[in-house]
Amino acid sequence: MKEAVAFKQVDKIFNNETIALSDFDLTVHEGEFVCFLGPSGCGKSTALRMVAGLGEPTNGEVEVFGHSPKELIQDTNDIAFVFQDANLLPWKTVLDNVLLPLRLRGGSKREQKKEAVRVLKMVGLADYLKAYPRQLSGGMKMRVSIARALAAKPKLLLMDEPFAALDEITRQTLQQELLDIWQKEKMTILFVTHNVFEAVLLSTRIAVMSARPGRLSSVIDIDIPFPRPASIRTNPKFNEYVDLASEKLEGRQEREEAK
Ligand SMILES: Nc1ncnc2c1ncn2[C@@H]1O[C@H](COP(=O)(O)OP(=O)(O)OP(=O)(O)O)[C@@H](O)[C@H]1O
Repeated sequence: MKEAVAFKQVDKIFNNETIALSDFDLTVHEGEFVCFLGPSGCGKSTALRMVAGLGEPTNGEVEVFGHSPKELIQDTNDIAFVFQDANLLPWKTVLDNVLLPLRLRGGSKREQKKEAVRVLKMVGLADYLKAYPRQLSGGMKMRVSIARALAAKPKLLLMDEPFAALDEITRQTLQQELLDIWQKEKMTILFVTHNVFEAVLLSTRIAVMSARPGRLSSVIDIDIPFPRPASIRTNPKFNEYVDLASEKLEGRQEREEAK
């Protein structure tokens, strides 16, 4: 399998001397769905942002498809980012919000519209093309944000706690939709969460991170076949992985506190 993302002994120390990442080493392969799981402040967002070219490592290197992230962001549409806040332009319709990155890229307007409608259908918003963000629920806004990211046909989708602000039912629906999309579009996904259940449900591998300074405490392969319906939460194997991931999270924290 080809490498999609490589963190090579990355340290990230901010100007105020906060160590956000320390000796962070991880390779993600094409087609994987990897969750960064860890307590608040452990450096998950910092790691993800560097993959998007938002911030450079202090030491070490981050490579995406063998290139520097900044290069890829400038020259290609290979990387797309979805944040916790949907970040939609309130004065533009759903369709125009999704069209925005396509317009910036140029090409035929007809093709752009076709693509925007395709991804909006994929996230279940075919009937809301002309709606404005204020007319949408939180879950629908997040769907628009995901559609906007997908419209550029990225090879790598970066998601920073995209479902954290949603209610449990909406979160579960969007988790299933995301898994469907990932299987259809066959891209690589890096997903930040501090929710153990979410990480086990979505991941092919979980990168468990420890409290500051952000280190990779363990990597867990989730050997549960796809599709993984919501009902999988009652499966004993699913719960074994939840226990294992929780143990890795807590074990590390306890050792850290004992120091
Ligand atoms: N621009 C910055 N300048 C200084 N310190 C920063 C900056 N960005 C993040 N930090 C610090 O780096 C550490 C890691 O932050 P980061 O946002 O990556 O954590 P996180 O694991 O994503 O947290 P959360 O789950 O709460 O979002 C934190 O201590 C944070 O305060």
